[in-house]
Amino acid sequence: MNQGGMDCTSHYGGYHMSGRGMRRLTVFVGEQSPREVDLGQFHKEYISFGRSPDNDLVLPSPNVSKHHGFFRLTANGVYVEDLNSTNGLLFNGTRVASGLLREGDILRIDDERRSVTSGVLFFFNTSSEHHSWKKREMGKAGELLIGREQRCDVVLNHVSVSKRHASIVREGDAFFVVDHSSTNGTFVNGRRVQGRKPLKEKDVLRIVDTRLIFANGCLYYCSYKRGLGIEAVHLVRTVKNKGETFNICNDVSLSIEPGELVAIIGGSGAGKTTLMNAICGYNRPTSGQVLINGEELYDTYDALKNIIGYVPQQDIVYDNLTLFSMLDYAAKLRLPDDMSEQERRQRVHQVIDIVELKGKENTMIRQLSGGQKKRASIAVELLSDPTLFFLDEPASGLDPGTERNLMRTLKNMTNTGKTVVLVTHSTLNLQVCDKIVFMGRGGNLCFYGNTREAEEFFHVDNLVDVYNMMTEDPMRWKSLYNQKAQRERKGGGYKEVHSRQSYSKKAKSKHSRLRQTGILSSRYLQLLINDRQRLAMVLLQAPILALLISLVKNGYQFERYDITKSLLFALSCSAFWIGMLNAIQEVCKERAILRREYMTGLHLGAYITSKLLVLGVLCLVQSLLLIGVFWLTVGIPEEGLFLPPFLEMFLTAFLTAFSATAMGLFASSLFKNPDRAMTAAPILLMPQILFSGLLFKLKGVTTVLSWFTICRWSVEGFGSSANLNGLEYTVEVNGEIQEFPHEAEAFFEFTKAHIAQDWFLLVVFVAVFCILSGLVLRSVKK
Ligand SMILES: Nc1ncnc2c1ncn2[C@@H]1O[C@H](COP(=O)(O)OP(=O)(O)OP(=O)(O)O)[C@@H](O)[C@H]1O
Repeated sequence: MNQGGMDCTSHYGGYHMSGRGMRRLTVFVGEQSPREVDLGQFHKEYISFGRSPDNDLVLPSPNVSKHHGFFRLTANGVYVEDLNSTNGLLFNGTRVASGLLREGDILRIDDERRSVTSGVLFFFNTSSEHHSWKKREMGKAGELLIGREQRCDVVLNHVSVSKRHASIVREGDAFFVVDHSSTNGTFVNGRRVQGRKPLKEKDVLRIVDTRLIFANGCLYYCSYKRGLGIEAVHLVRTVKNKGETFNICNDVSLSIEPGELVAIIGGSGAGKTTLMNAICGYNRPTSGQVLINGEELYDTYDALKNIIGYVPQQDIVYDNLTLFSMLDYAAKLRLPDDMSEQERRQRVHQVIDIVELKGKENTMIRQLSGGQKKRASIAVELLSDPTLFFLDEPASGLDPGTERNLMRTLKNMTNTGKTVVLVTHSTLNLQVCDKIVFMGRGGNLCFYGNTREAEEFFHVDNLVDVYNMMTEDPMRWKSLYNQKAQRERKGGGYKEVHSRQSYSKKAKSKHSRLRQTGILSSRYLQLLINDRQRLAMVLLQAPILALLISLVKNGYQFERYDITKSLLFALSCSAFWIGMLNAIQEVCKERAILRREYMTGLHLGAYITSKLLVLGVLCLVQSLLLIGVFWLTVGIPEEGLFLPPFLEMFLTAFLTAFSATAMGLFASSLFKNPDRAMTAAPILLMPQILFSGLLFKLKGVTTVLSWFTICRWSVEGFGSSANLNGLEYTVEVNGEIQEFPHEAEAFFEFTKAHIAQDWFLLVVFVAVFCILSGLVLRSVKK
């Protein structure tokens, strides 16, 4: 065999290689039914394939050369090499000369431009569990329906699959795949199907956890019931701090087998979370690749997100909901739209059972213990039945008993086919893990293997001792580990030649925005109502402020210019303040939840609209109370411009509070923490006082600044309703009130057009701040 094309220089760093277990190929040749081939059955290192009968794997297809190539079985994995064949080996449409096969890889021997019936397709898997391919023939049927519903032709039993998810449709000799507006999408060769797409021979489809291959008018499909494998290849994450650039994840490569429980441990600040975030799709590394069963995670995220669960360090549950409502809302947001209420409730009860919180369904989350709260966060992520599950410090703050139970629960999950990766500080229960990753300062991988191997490697009886050893000299351990890994590697060293499949990144979950807005609004309303103390305070603010204003009236309000103007300015500032306080902490306090939900398909538009709707209702009630009490204690003008005066004043107050709420939402989306957001409140209030044109005469730049203050337009609105220009201006001279003429100010024109313009500008503020919030929140993932 010609091995001249191999590059024998090491390319893989020191990481545990996959492929020591099963090495299985599903081979689709021409019009034949697919064949399962266990490469181990040949009991040899080189397994040749080609058209000629003297090959180990005979592929009777005109597209295949007589001696096309070979597979090489090594301790590191299975390599494939092309023997200068005519049609070569195609990996995702790119011709490759050789390469290491990874779980889930698909190779073709085909026409380079289009797949043909006589082509060959290899599907590679290393799972010890037999991947049984099921087959469904089109036959004479014009349509094959795929979905969760039992009466579909192809039934996919996963909660994230829609009831009627997609169809394969025949029209004459042509075949099409039609996506029935499924929530989580149908992907063909990595691209999300929008409506309908022609199907070619041996096209590869993905629906949630199932791969489907369309060949010879038949659909072959197989679900990942044994979990997913993860390959981290040369991951580097670089950050800048005080002008200096440094690595917080320093060239980490490792391979996690499907169905393993893996713990990432190491000292504080060693880069555990950074590594976890990189391999779970949360933070794209600066360089390197993350492959999930052979597919590039970041390019495929939209197709994979429903089978990836991630529990971050912060809890992703709301304190003011009961456990059941929290999970029910999360299920509504994450599971397919067509799921019946009964199915959804059943799923919620199932996950409550899994995390052992039965009996706590009606308990408020705030009343759960730390460990129970963590379990509630885990339950949220389990709703969509993820095959790959990541947890960042799930055991922090738990007592040893609870921690052990939690680890046992996680181990049980791997027994049901999930791959679980967790970050932990504790070494108490590491023996239940299949592998441990030791991270050393600077984001260095110092060891990867099982606990026994770790004790041998570090020469310790207790892994706690390793923490100090690694703190002292992480680079030494990194280098020793790399040497060890290099010694263990035999042969191999092929170049990484895979050009990974490029997926459409823009495809979003198809949960309808309207439906999401409804669910989010209902959840937000319930959260507000459940926090009775805060709600009472928020509702009391308005009448209290109106009462305080009434203390400074002098009996000439709505008769004399000066006092009326001051009272209306105080009213405007009160409405602004109430609206601003409604919103300024509302986004940042739930940032962790928002971030997670955004990654699972939440539309930011729906999120912002839900906040506006609920806070809008709150502003309505508050404005009613503010103007109501103001009317009772201070009074209102005798007549309005074109509405009854009360209604006009109420509308101006509402629009002021509402635009301040929108401004508050924007400010809240800028900050990561509610306390910091509060510090911005005075900075937002002061310009309203300074530049509204009421206290100070504006000129030059301050005139321009006043255009951007909500209170300017608000006071103009109130002033127009009160016809300020028509009121007398008085000054007290030697104890006597004297009247002075005053120029009519353009601010307070008593015209319908003027007040309409003020209201319109307040609405513009709402729109602008919503758009700005949306733009800022797009970076919530970072
Ligand atoms: N965006 C960032 N900018 C600058 N430094 C960062 C950034 N993110 C993380 N770091 C730094 O990188 C290092 C690794 O952080 P990481 O959170 O991954 O550590 P960790 O091992 O999970 O720590 P802990 O156990 O304390 O949670 C820390 O020193 C942290 O301060």
